[in-house]
Amino acid sequence: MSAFTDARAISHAIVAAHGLRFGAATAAAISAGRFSSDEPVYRGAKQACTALGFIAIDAECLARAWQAQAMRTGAFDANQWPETPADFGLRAFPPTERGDAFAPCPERLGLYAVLPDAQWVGRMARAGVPTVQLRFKSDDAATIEREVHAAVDAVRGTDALLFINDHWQAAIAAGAYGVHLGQEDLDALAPAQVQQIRDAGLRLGVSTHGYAEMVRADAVSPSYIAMGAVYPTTLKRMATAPQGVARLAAYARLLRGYPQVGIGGIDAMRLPEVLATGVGSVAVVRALVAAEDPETTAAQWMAAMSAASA
Ligand SMILES: Cc1ncc(COP(=O)(O)OP(=O)(O)O)c(N)n1
Ligand SMILES: Cc1ncsc1CCOP(=O)(O)O
Ligand SMILES: [Mg+2]
Repeated sequence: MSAFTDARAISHAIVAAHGLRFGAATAAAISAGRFSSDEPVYRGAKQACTALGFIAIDAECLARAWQAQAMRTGAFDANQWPETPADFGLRAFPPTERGDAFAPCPERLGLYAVLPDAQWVGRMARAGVPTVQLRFKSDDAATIEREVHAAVDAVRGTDALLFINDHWQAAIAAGAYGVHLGQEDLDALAPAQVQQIRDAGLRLGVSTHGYAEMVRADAVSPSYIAMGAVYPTTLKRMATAPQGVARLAAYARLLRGYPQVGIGGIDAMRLPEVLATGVGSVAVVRALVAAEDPETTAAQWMAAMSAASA
């Protein structure tokens, strides 16, 4: 029972149980920052999650989940890393059954090619890639509209599901399959604008980089949740350190019920360990766009993914 009431013992027990896979920081005196409760499980878990390298908002989120888990089960078990949605304050799972759920997409989106223009979108769609994204960066509305329409035209006659990154209004206007938004993109939208995407029947994918962002994403009941960057990537400046596969696996267990996408620095060597986390989709830019033969590479990745899910 002392382990249930002694924050220091709780912290040590969590680090001992999970330090190997998450990589415990060696400095014993890492500050956990502010505590929002005096509960020993919460305090011990916050200290432990900080020592395990989680950023402050995620350590807070996890600490509350550890506390909620202990309350729900009536015991503190250091081996039981929180993975029950209700312990994180998430609403009822599966999210597809909620009144505010976005239109559903396949649970396993498979190989997901994130592409810089409509020409690439057409090329990878014709190569049989099941999920493609137009990630076209421009500030010019007319250029964006033209490219988004071209991407929608480019997947016609293929089975590819086309997500449009960022440009949700153009995506609605062009009749794309879905939209992908990052946390900042989502924060910039008024609830009525999020509802506009929902009402138009487009699927919504949301980027996340840790537990707190998953809670934020879950609040809009998106069609899928992307998690990254799994590994270092040169393609995008990331505000958070690479998550690694141990965290990705923990995220995937929490978010069972959502289609899940891993992204960031994934290459052919790393693909098996990413798939082993249970995510149903792997999103890549350079692995395809910089490949010597993108069509052959796509075919190899799709075969590897089919074999892994068989
Ligand atoms: C599948 C997928 N996951 C993550 C991202 C990144 O989106 P975001 O954080 O909005 O960053 P930008 O791509 O807009 O720079 C993505 N595009 N696709
Ligand atoms: C857009 C984006 N969002 C998170 S990582 C990333 C880039 C992924 O590119 P790559 O697969 O080349 O590392
Ligand atoms: Mg974005």
